[in-house]
Amino acid sequence: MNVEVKHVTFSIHDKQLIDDICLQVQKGELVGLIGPNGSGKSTLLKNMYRVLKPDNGWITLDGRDMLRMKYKETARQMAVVSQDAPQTFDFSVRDIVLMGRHPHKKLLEADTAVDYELVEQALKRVGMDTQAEQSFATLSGGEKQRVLIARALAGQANFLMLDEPTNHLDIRYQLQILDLVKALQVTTLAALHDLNLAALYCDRMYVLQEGKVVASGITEDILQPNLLRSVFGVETEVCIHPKTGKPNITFLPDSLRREEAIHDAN
Ligand SMILES: Nc1ncnc2c1ncn2[C@@H]1O[C@H](COP(=O)(O)OP(=O)(O)OP(=O)(O)O)[C@@H](O)[C@H]1O
Repeated sequence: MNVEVKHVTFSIHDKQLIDDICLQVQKGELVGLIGPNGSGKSTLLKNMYRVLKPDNGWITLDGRDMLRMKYKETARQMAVVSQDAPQTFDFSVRDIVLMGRHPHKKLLEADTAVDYELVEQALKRVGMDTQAEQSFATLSGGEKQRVLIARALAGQANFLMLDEPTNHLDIRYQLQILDLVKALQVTTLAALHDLNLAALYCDRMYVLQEGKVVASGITEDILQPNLLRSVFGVETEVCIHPKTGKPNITFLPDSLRREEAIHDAN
């Protein structure tokens, strides 16, 4: 699925949170959305998954105006994994993943063997099949995140939106989930804070600052010390890692730079 955001703006109480944003995610791409806290990443994604409604602009899915589509149709086309796990009553892990099948069903239509098979496959892929009967509410933050990814997989969406999908995950699952998403080759837009992880997995990136896109391009061009200094206010050294072939960022703390300055002065 090709996804396009054209000149989207959004404000709350006269505060412009999203300002004339244009972006594209081509079929099969994994595109990163990076930017400091409060730069508008979640707000943009919420406009895209229809929790918020843009003041202006268009969002198209394969050229069709998403805002004119029925909610159920957009729910079939796209899945969202957001940073906040939903508050649920006492649903099992399997029930939560089965909910990913709901947009494909008519009112009161029973779940089928195909639905259950897709759910089992999705649970296996995120390593949660052995906890399928456990209450979702009792899971750890990382386990909840993996179940929500499984729900998105079971829904067979053509477009995935991930808002900090690896929040709460230990490093093994951070890598595993992004490996999994990458292997799916589903069109994906992911807000990511960990720039080294983003570097490993994203084909392209958009950089947000104060609600605007301030840079976009392939990962190697974006993750440069000058841009990281101006957007995040940090000093870095960036090299291309010999094994991954991707940018690898070393962050240089202020204390180190002060020590270096003292050393140079002496
Ligand atoms: N309902 C709201 N009312 C007022 N301001 C809001 C509201 N929702 C978000 N904001 C503000 O909009 C700005 C963008 O927030 P948003 O959550 O989109 O940023 P973000 O880039 O996702 O940040 P983070 O990296 O911290 O998750 C922030 O300054 C936030 O305080």
